[in-house]
Amino acid sequence: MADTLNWNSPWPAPAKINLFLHVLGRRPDGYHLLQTVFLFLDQADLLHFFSRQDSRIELATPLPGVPAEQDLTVRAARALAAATGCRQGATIAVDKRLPMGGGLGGGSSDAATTLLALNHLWGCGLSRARLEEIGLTLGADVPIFIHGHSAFAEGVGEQFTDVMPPESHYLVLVPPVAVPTANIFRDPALRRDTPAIAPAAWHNGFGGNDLEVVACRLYPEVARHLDWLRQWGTARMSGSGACCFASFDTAAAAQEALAALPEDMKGFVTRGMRLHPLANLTV
Ligand SMILES: C[C@@](CO)(OP(=O)(O)O)[C@H](O)COP(=O)(O)OP(=O)(O)OC[C@H]1O[C@@H](n2ccc(N)nc2=O)[C@H](O)[C@@H]1O
Ligand SMILES: Nc1ncnc2c1ncn2[C@@H]1O[C@H](COP(=O)(O)OP(=O)(O)O)[C@@H](O)[C@H]1O
Repeated sequence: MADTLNWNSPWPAPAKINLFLHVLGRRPDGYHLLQTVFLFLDQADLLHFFSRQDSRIELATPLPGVPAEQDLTVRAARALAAATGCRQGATIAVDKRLPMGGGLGGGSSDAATTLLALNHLWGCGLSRARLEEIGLTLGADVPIFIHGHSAFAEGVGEQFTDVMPPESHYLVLVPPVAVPTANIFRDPALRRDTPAIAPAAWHNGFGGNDLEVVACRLYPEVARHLDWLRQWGTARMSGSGACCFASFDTAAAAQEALAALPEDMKGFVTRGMRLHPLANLTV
């Protein structure tokens, strides 16, 4: 289906979760060296691209608190135009369904889908590898969404070894806080010395999330949501939070847990996906 996408199509930008996330060290530029496994979810923002007669990039759906020029879709479109010299324009509309500052990578995924879509629609012809390089200038989380397959990631999250996690059902809780990623990474109490493992040594259920301790202290709602989830098994925070998840063997079991959610908590049931919905798009 990916190759039938055109100017009239909705372009999906799925969420991700980090099945584990270890912080190994810090680079001189302040970015952290990580090991993590990314799994996509079947929850997604939907992006629309409209062609224009001029070469302007316009955003039809500005997000609360985010100036259009700062929106990751606009930044991605401009970065692609600058890298290719393409003079075509686009109006971008985002049907925002993923929580912002939730650790589900929504903004990064929007940026990746914009790069994939406009590269295709404008006929730029850049390779996925080149799009990943451009994506990395926008955010450490952008390249995985262009890579398109679940992967064990290293470096700052941009060096990939493909892995095959089970496509379990998940209950994802969305605490009522937006966590700025930089707040977690800059905390002096963050442990940055977890030993590396070989990608081949990873197995489902391995490790934990080194960012969780800091996020739980700064945002007690994250701790409260994790505590509630633990009654169903192992509960983890995704990325730098605030969202937390637990896995279930069946959709029915995940729905049963969702039905028991206290009134002051929000969540959704979703399925893990090893393949990004645009993984088969010809670039
Ligand atoms: C933590 C992760 C795990 O997947 O996910 P999220 O919680 O954002 O979804 C990512 O590494 C986040 O990637 P992303 O959200 O693209 O981060 P960026 O915009 O590049 O960086 C935001 C800030 O986080 C810090 N940062 C980010 C990534 C990294 N490997 N080391 C860092 O120290 C830097 O201070 C940077 O200024
Ligand atoms: N298209 C976008 N969608 C979401 N957030 C965006 C977007 N463009 C810019 N941002 C900014 O990026 C921040 C974090 O984005 P997001 O990727 O959703 O975080 P996280 O990966 O932690 O969920 C938001 O709080 C917002 O300020």
